[in-house]
Amino acid sequence: MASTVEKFVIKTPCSSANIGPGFDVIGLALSMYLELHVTIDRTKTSSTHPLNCRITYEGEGEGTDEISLDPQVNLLTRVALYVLRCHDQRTFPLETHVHIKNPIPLGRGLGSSGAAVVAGVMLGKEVGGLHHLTLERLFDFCLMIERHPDNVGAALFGGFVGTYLMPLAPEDAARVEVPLSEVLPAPAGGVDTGVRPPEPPHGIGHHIKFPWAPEIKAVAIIPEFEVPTAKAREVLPAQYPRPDVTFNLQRIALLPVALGHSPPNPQLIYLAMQDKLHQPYRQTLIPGLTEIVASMTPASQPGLLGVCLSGAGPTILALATSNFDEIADRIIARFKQNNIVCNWKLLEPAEGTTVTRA
Ligand SMILES: Nc1ncnc2c1ncn2[C@@H]1O[C@H](COP(=O)(O)OP(=O)(O)OP(=O)(O)O)[C@@H](O)[C@H]1O
Ligand SMILES: N[C@@H](CCO)C(=O)O
Repeated sequence: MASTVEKFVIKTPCSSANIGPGFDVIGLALSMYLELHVTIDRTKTSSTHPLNCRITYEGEGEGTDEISLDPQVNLLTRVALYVLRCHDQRTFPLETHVHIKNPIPLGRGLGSSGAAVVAGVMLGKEVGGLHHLTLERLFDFCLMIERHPDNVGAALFGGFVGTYLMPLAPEDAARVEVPLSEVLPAPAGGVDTGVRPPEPPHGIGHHIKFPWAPEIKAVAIIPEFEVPTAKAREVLPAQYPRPDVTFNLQRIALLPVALGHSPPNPQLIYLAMQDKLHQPYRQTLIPGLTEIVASMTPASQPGLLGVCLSGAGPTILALATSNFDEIADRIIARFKQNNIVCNWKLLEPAEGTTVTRA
């Protein structure tokens, strides 16, 4: 007989996008995890909680406006609800408790929103019993919400990935252009119109896994201030000089090969991690960024392979094989010259999202 209380844990890694030249293409899943501890108590016949869902939370942003405990507002549960409503399920099952443990700092360039979107899509699948949804199909749902595929691709599939979007048929293009408020029904204030949200077209995005040399670790230097991704995208130009585009194309062709080769070649990796498409423009939001990237080289720092902005920033990602403390201390000291306080973490490539049943 099926148990009346169902328990499972969804575990999703944080991620670093771009790794220098791979703007909106490359993602790396890293070993810091968002966890959802989910309990569905089917003995309950009614719930006092909106949408039959109670949220509790511990970790980054706890108690702040950034993390709502209302399932109609919280990013994670709204994403799960989007998946459910595309499958004609209007609420969570009676009665769902989602306990969120989140060590991923918010708005720092470590893919907190990507992890929340991926975990939310997986939550929708699991509570809805939607076993036919493959990881590839879940990726489509993620891409309706987070429009660049690099963070969500890494958080869903794990490892070091290249992601790409397919050209869409005109009717599908119209479907992915719908306002996000329609995709993620706004905090209801109650009225459920019963309207199905627009379903994602099939096969919007794809990914390919690249090898990763086992010697390479990631040092994440995390400033204490936030840079919302939307703001960090607003500072980018609409058009680029051709030499800058060529510069990035030359480096992106090297990057996956250089980072997969063992033993790593520091000079090649350092070269392959240079960027002209996003980091120079984001300097205005992240004081000291250009000097840090320019000053930290394998020649001046043993063990270092390369340095880049992590995602939209402000975190700096240093790839290295040794001397992790020394590398972190040097970058923290540079930030300190601009009165910016940081902490740091040593991370490793991680597997993708998992679901474990009790
Ligand atoms: N676990 C979570 N639960 C609910 N909302 C979350 C969670 N994690 C992140 N968010 C939302 O995502 C926002 C941060 O997203 P944003 O895209 O600006 O930064 P990021 O994803 O941390 O960085 P990047 O995209 O550069 O890697 C938070 O302010 C919060 O609203
Ligand atoms: N590729 C995205 C990642 C955001 O995390 C950007 O750099 O804006």
